[in-house]
Amino acid sequence: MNAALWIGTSFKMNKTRAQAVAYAARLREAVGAGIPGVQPFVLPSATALAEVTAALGPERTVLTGVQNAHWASAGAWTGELSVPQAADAGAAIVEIGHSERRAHFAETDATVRLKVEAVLRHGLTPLVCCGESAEDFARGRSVDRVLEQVAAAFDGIGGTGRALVAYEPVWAIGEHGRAPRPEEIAPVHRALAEEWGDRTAGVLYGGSVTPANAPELLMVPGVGGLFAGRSAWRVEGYLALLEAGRAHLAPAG
Ligand SMILES: O=C[C@H](O)COP(=O)(O)O
Repeated sequence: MNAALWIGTSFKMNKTRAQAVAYAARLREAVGAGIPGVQPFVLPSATALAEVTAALGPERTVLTGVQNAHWASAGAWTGELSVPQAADAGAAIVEIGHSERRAHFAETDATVRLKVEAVLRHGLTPLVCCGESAEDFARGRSVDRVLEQVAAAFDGIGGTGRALVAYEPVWAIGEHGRAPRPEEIAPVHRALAEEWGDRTAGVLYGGSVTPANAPELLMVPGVGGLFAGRSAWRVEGYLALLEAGRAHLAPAG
């Protein structure tokens, strides 16, 4: 999995199974054999994962995954989902540490680390989310805060080469977030590229990504892909992001 650009979406807590499968079927039809240099991925709700994976086809041109998983392989963890269970339902990617989970579900740097270790141990790809708060951004602490989070996530863990990092400033995410100007995310991406570029499979940007701003965000040095929520929940929006990736790699094509 040495894609030049990873471009994915999380459905968060949206879509019925039928809606998710319809999305996947349309995506498979549109993506066909794939886009050279671009690795698409979709993280549906766990209820739809197996059906979405099947609808995307055995070629696995579009990878699938989950938005969270527990660090234990099995056991008395009511309401949780293990990495082997996610893999059994088709997951190749496990998102870990999204700011919504850190804010609302007591996810910490310590639990993120446990989950990263478990995902790597089971041979899947962790997608480690990091990002500073609006307050840290205003105080000029973005780089320090993000490097702290990522260092904690990978602390003492070897073999991180298959892991992905998604830089998602909290102030840029969701309906109350605002899209960043490229120069606002450039220092963090520069720092992440220096520190983790050679030790991970890529560093993505996420937070108010749209087809309109995708080209300028992809131009930021160190950005190795995009991770989108709202703008990709309609399949045409996601296809537009994939097209932005294709155009970025082959501007004249
Ligand atoms: O998981 C995706 C990110 O939280 C971004 O969400 P958004 O594109 O709706 O701002």
